Amino acid sequence: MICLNDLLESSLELIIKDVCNKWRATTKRRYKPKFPTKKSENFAYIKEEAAANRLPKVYKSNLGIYVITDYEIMKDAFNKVELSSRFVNKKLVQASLIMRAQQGLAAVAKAILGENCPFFKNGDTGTEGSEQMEEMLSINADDLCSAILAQSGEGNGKAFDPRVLFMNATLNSLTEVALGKRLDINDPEFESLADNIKTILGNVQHRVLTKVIHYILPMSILKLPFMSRLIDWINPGEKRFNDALVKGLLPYILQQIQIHKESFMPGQARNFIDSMIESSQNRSEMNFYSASMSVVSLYVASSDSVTVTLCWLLLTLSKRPELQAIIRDEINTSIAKYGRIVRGSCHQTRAILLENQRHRVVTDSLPHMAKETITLDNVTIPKGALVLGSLTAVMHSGKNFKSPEVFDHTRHLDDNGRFVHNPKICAFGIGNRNCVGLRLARDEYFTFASQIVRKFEIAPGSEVEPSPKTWGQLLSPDNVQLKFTPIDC
Ligand code: HEM
Repeated sequence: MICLNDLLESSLELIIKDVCNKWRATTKRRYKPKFPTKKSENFAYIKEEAAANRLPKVYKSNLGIYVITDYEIMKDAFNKVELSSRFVNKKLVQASLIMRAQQGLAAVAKAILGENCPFFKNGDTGTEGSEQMEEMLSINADDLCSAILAQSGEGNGKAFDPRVLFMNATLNSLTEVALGKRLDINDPEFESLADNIKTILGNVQHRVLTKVIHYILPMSILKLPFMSRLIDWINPGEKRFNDALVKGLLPYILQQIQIHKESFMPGQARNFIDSMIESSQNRSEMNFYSASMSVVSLYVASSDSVTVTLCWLLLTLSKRPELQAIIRDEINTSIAKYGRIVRGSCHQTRAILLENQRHRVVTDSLPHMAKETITLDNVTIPKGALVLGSLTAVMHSGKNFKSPEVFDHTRHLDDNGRFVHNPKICAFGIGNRNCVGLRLARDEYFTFASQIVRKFEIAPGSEVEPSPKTWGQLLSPDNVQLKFTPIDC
């Protein structure tokens, strides 16, 4: 027979459980994770939430964008065809065609390439082998070190912000990969190229605003002949962006394509432009606009990302001379043994460089668009929605990394001191749309960093701690001042 006491106890237990569940459900509902659009705020917020394991694996942010914070889900999601597109829809494509027609780019392309060029007929709608790449990067790293020496008053320890020098060096690497030519940084051709890229990078956010205007306004208004000029007037940064792109960069790249066409040999692509000429023969989507814009995207995506990554690394090293000594020792041993720096033999250096990419996440994924309605971790993402992968959340998750806020390169070394790559360090993104410049970026970052540390002692140039600031899409340090003292090597 059940005694009354037992009955009371079990009912009480049920009531308490019920109240607890309701309370849990309410507090869960009340916790609404954000996804701040400013990269500096985003980094601070997501880093803290991820370290405390508070973020849901997938959530809809305050701006309506879906955010993935879990590595396994992101890997699975970004390998799906449904999530492998960028944010384009028919209306944006149409609006962009109208604006281009108003800017007269087709006439410029026709004059440069000629009407019979496949790039032109296709309408408007590879790099060299690894040894050459290594040699090219090594020459660029030497030039970069000479520029650092000159800028620091030939070894007088003058503090300065090295970002312009890093940017010039990365632009030069890309010029070799894409256009197959080497430019002196004092050459007016290089100066004009660099000025145009910097103007574009400095006004990217205005281009995004124009896209939003295109998205909101009806097509009948966008078609008005003065619309392009009106948008420039409302949003002057768009005009700066466009002038650098349409009057500066695109005609320059089209001229380079024309020069390449004259000496092009089928099946023997010498650089990126040659590969595009090759594919324009049988791929109709390879037209003068997509070809020249591909080169522009490479310039835009490559220059500031490597620059900012290098900058964060040198800032950390400036306060950790013992890490500089480890890198120097390993690089000099490699040179003594192999006659050159062999990346595979530099375990600690690679671990330090990778830890920098984890510790200071310079960017999250770019927006991916759901081409179909899709369900991730019980969250339904409707067709057409934007999905972002928070690389910050993955790389600062308390579940993935012990004490994620601490810079500790030894987490990437095994018991024998050998470098072990952890796939959860995904600074270049994951899946079908990950970074196309990964190899160049990784080699460039390693070559530039190792040569600089080998040739200079790096110290902080000011008492002021640089603060993380939003720079376009990236998280960049503000007020960088570093001192470089040359070392005899
Ligand atoms: C340390 C340097 C770099 C970092 C951290 C980085 C990171 C990234 C990330 C996170 C993405 C987005 C992936 C996604 O949306 O899922 C991306 C895309 C891209 N990156 Fe990089 N990147 C770097 C250097 C470069 C370089 C040197 C190049 C060019 C040679 C480059 C070209 C691109 C391009 C063109 C895309 C867009 C790819 C697409 O839409 O499919 N990046 N990068």
